[in-house]
Amino acid sequence: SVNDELLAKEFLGDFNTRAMDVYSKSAFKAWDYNTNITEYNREQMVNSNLETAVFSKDMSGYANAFDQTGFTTDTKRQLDSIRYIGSAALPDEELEELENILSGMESRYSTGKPCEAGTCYSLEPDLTRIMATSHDYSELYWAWNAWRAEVGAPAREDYTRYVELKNQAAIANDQPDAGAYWRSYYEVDNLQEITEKLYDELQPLYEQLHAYVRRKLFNRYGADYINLRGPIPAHILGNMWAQSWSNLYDICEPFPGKQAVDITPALVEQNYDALRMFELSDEFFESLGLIKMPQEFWDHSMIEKPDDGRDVVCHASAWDFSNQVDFRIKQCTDITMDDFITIHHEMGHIEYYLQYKDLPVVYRGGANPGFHEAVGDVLALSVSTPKHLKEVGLIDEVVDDQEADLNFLMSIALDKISFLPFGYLMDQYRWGIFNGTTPESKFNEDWWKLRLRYQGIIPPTTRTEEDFDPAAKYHIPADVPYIRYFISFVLQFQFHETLCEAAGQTQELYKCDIYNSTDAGTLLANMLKMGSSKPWPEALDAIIGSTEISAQSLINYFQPLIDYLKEQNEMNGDTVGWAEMYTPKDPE
Ligand SMILES: O=C(CCC(O)(O)[C@H](Cc1ccccc1)NC(=O)c1ccccc1)N[C@@H](Cc1c[nH]c2ccccc12)C(=O)O
Ligand SMILES: [Zn+2]
Repeated sequence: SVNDELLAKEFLGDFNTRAMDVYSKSAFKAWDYNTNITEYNREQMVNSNLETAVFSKDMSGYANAFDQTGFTTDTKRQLDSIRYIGSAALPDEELEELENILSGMESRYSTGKPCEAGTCYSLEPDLTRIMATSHDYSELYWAWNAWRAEVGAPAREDYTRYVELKNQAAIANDQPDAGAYWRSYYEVDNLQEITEKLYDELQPLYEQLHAYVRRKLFNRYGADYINLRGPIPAHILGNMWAQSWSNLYDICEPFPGKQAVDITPALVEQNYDALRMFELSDEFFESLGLIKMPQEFWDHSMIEKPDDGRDVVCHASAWDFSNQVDFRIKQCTDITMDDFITIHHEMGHIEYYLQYKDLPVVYRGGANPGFHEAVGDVLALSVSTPKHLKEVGLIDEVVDDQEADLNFLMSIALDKISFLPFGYLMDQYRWGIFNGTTPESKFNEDWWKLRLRYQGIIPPTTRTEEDFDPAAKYHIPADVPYIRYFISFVLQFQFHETLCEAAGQTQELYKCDIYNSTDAGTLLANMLKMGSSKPWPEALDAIIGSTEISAQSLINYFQPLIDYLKEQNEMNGDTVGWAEMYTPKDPE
């Protein structure tokens, strides 16, 4: 083996040039498929991925040939990132089988359209709107079941083979199973302990919110459907996966009519379209002195669902074409507050791409995947404040008192606190499948065990192993890890706290809006520019001055609401938790 660092650096330079070309070609093929799902585009993408895998295998071989003794940390880090190549480590036949399973599962999910009485319903926007706006128990029941029958159960066979191939690939990358391979992105040997500790700290907040919301749902749906000491039926929480409850704000509002926080009506009234929502988001990024979206972004992004009958992957995503020029968002934008927030989330990914685009390709990633998910959400915390929404004309007046503050905190908690158990359990579930704890015979049973244990929800109707409900959530058939979002929801409040200080904002954290603060923007940008060139505690230290991820900032942010929820739950004599099992009545 070669112990020559000059030769290694020459190899890394050559790799970087060739990798940009190879990754770029396959990114464009994937883009063509995602924005026009046809058999031809699927095959083109699969073949391009197979070619990329040949390149990755070759490069991994070269990188492995170096004896790294005496090499600098940076050279070692770059070589190591080339050595581990994911599914490309599979033999050709298995890799092709896996690529076909992946594109097949993605197609099934993205083209799924359950029909009823001659009308067919897409997930976005049709079923999403029903889940968000309907108060009719049986209509929600239909939508919830129809989606799972259409894209859940049929995915089960593919998923079983997917798990085998993913584990085979992990072993070829010196990892015991695919869950271990996913966790290795975080470069710590105790990720499960870190996330479990964070969850234990945050669980008390969730169970207070759960008890409060259960009471409100009891008032709406009655004792036939809600047990005040039990779990909540999964289909009445305003979201297809019960993962964020912001659409329940109308029944959760602490002081009705005191302070408007839902801007969906204003967006529609003021004739906002997707482009204008994107421009408003970009303007916030620019106000911090961050890099604005390049012209290619505006020329080639897909920000609306096409109306020419094409099938597309509607689930939002942000794309880096590895050529330092092309960066795009693909989103089927609906004119809602939810989608305005998602625009900031996606644009946060693009900002990260822009900040690290001149690093070596191997360093063009988040400090860890949670960092990438947090960027846009941090800015959205400022954008969501009544102060900022008034500044951009989306609400008429700011009411500045304790009651209005609690209304606002409730609206944010219904997104952020409700999400925590879901963000935590999604990969608990898949880690359990990959390491064999959950056998195929219990795929659905173990999913609902976790959904009960962490979210305190139950299916509205009996489920069996004929079903495969996890596949009704994009990230499962799309092979996208999820613990990144749980980590992001913790990190984003630490980032928010620090950026608010940098912006000279001294009042309560939940009132902070960093708009126009280039001091905050510079602090953020300096961390983003690091990409994944250093272990993530160093990037964390660069922005917040500590290497420790901590739930304390999130708890600080929500403290007034936590006190309110405890007081309300006590006043209502509600027990916190969901110990009492029961079966909700079937809808008529
Ligand atoms: O899935 C997303 C947004 C999509 C994404 O931006 O995270 C996207 C997912 C994806 C990954 C890989 C292939 C295809 C889609 N991730 C990216 O575009 C991305 C960009 C850069 C680096 C890594 C991922 N959000 C999650 C988590 C979430 C819950 N509530 C939210 C509110 C705002 C933003 C996100 C969420 C969800 O919808 O369940
Ligand atoms: Zn994301």
